[in-house]
Amino acid sequence: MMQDRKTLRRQLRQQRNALTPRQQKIAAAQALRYLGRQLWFRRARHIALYLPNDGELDTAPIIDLCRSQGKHLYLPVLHPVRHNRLWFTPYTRRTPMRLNRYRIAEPIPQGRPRRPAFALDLVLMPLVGFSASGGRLGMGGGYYDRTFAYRMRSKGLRGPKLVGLAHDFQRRNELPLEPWDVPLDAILTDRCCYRISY
Ligand SMILES: Nc1nc2c(c(=O)[nH]1)N(C=O)[C@@H](CNc1ccc(C(=O)N[C@@H](CCC(=O)O)C(=O)O)cc1)CN2
Ligand SMILES: Nc1ncnc2c1ncn2[C@@H]1O[C@H](COP(=O)(O)OP(=O)(O)OP(=O)(O)O)[C@@H](O)[C@H]1O
Repeated sequence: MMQDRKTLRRQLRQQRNALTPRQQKIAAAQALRYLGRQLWFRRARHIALYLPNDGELDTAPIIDLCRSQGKHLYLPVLHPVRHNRLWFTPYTRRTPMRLNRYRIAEPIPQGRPRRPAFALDLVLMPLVGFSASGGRLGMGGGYYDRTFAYRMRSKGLRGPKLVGLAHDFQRRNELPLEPWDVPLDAILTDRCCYRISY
């Protein structure tokens, strides 16, 4: 089972890393079109997203759109104390940044207001693989799973809508899922928006 996840991760990561800058640009522009149509996006005021790494779907056009609409953006920051958890820190044009241990840029959190995960409206999550039924396979750090683990205890708990953001080819009919994998509410790709009905 774990070997399955490892092999699948390697395959999907290779595939997305092979995309050309032009293909990435087209995919990001397509995903933006679908995103702009979603009511949950239009309503969201506090939105967490990510800065692309390892061939992930580029969020730059989404960042531009959100800023032009006055939405508040947040980025994940590796929690300095609580093992393998994320903080969400405001992200503006002026936010000082540094590289984290994975060499992904993140805000320097010192003295800045953080927003607890449950007080966000929408979280656009990076992923390595997904299923149309809301399954998510990540990079393997368990960061998002731990941060949103409260969702497993009670589906009714208030909290942000969790939406995976990915290239459509990252979809698999079957994913080797584990009990701690937090299910997504929707997945948005360059081809469509998969909405999950539980
Ligand atoms: N863009 C982006 N930001 C993100 C995530 C993500 O998946 N994408 N994360 C989502 O959780 C968190 C960081 N998690 C990550 C986990 C592993 C690797 C990674 O590249 N692992 C290497 C091994 C690196 C090492 O340990 O030295 C690898 O697997 O090749 C990157 C990010 C927070 N920020
Ligand atoms: N809620 C949790 N509590 C404790 N440990 C967890 C939890 N969720 C995940 N883990 C641990 O984290 C490790 C990585 O999990 P997994 O492979 O599902 O990460 P991932 O979803 O691919 O990564 P990410 O969420 O960072 O993108 C696993 O070994 C698992 O035991």
